[in-house]
Amino acid sequence: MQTIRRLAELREAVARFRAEGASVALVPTMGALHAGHMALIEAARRPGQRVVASIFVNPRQFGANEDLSRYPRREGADARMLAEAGCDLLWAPEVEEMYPDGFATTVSVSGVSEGLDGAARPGHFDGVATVVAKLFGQVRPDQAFFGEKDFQQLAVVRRMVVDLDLGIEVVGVPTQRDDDGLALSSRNIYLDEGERARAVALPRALGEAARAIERGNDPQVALAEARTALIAAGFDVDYLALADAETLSLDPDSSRPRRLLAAARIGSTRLIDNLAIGQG
Ligand SMILES: Nc1ncnc2c1ncn2[C@@H]1O[C@H](COP(=O)(O)OP(=O)(O)OP(=O)(O)O)[C@@H](O)[C@H]1O
Ligand SMILES: CC(C)(CO)[C@@H](O)C(=O)[O-]
Ligand code: BAL
Repeated sequence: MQTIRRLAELREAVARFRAEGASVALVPTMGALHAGHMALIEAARRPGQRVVASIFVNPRQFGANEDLSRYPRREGADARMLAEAGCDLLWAPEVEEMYPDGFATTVSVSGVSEGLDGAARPGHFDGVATVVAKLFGQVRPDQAFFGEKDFQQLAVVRRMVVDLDLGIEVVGVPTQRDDDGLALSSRNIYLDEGERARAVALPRALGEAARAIERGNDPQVALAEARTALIAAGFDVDYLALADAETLSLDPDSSRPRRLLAAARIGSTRLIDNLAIGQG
């Protein structure tokens, strides 16, 4: 598996894939890879398709007080994992290659970006949409793979692709979890032993609330109980909400697919998770 850092070389490599008659899949990441990312690579591997993974810790999606400087970076181990998983090419540009002097464009998706993580992390989804639009322009994939763990991000990318007529098939991959149910995340390495043990309260609280809502219980009561369980486990809750699974409207129609979403902090670590309600 080749690692490429220059856009001109990326374009040549993708052109070679196309010349072979292959279709191209893109798996965007910020590195510090784990089994969740590998599930994306696995989903992207299809006969006649070449898989490009990107690793880029995108400064534009981090707020001023967020963890950009301490975000884990371990490209050597990542490259080995990608090669073993059958990835064909790693696109790992430096910040200057992605955002050269004079860069002046922001892609902003309204509506679906605005609540939940969009409200908790102002500007975050502008940064995500901008870099994903660039990655799409650089690689020009047929398909792009994103995890459901970042459910709002997936919805934002889907909206952008439709609105800008990008003609890329966006594929959502189910959240991969540890044995106790905690969603795999690069940020889990920030958790100390005690925090890691208490973090399981997040998927448990979501699971209990989801089941209660599916049984027909009042969602507001189910959400309040989940919040109480999270606080008892030592979490500070950023949000805990029931939303429309496509628009992320917080006033969802129960005849449409719905999603339960949460973000909560334990110690200095912010975790997110979400679950489908019924057919959502
Ligand atoms: N547990 C998981 N299951 C499925 N997909 C995942 C999982 N974790 C991350 N992904 C997906 O991998 C892609 C790259 O995510 P990223 O590199 O930010 O990893 P991450 O573990 O989500 O890190 P972070 O701690 O920053 O949230 C995204 O599409 C994300 O949704
Ligand atoms: C999609 C993404 C790679 C854009 O930087 C990032 O938000 C992520 O890793 O989920
Ligand atoms: N996994 C989404 C990237 C971020 O939190 O910035």
